[in-house]
Amino acid sequence: MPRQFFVGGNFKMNPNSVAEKIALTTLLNKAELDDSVVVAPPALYLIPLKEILRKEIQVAAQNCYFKDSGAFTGEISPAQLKDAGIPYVILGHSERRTLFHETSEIVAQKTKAALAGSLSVILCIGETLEQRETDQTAQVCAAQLQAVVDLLSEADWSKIVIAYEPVWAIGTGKVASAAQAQATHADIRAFLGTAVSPAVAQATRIIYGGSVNKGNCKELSTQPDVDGFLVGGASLKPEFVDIINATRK
Ligand SMILES: O=C(CO)COP(=O)(O)O
Repeated sequence: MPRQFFVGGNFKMNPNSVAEKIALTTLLNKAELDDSVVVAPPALYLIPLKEILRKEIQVAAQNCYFKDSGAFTGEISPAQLKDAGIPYVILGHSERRTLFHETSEIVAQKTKAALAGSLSVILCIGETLEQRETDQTAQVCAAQLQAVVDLLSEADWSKIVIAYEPVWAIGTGKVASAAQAQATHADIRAFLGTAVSPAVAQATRIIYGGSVNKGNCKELSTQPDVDGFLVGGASLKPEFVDIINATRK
């Protein structure tokens, strides 16, 4: 079965005002969209955004904890997201890994807890510039995934979308070339084939993130192992609609 193209908008700690949020929502509600679309606003805006977005567009939290309740100041649990009707969560984003010291083991625990709480997970992985320059990309991605593989069953993978986001391409304007993205996505798929199963490797969507914009999305989308995008900066602009429709002829 062909994998359905998937586009996520990671708003990060934006927008800064209700007016901007309404402008973005209006744009998405009016747009003609071809693909699965998920937007991830800051936690504060998840419920109001979900209420005003049309139902074809789903919302995602940008993080969650791995416990369902308790004394964890500042955290949100998978059970709370589920209760609030939030279907997706982004986990393992490089900003969480570097700025908030999340190890691959923590990301794996969060992934397991989110799936146990019936959420779908957009699982981010990716290498730094130094790791790419020393030819460690495939190895780094495999190690980040292995921590998750160790905690999950084969069936769990049906609720995971993998976002390959090279750290050097995030917010830098330096997008991976179509060939670089394709080669790494193919390596990630091969890893899943060996570490989980050929069926999971075939079915799992692997999306690309890092400086995706209106100008580069079409070429990236033609690569056989690029199944969509996770978009940061450009998801806050009208061009997000062009990126969502990248596969349109
Ligand atoms: O981090 C990203 C999406 O999660 C990518 O961000 P940019 O699209 O701003 O590079």
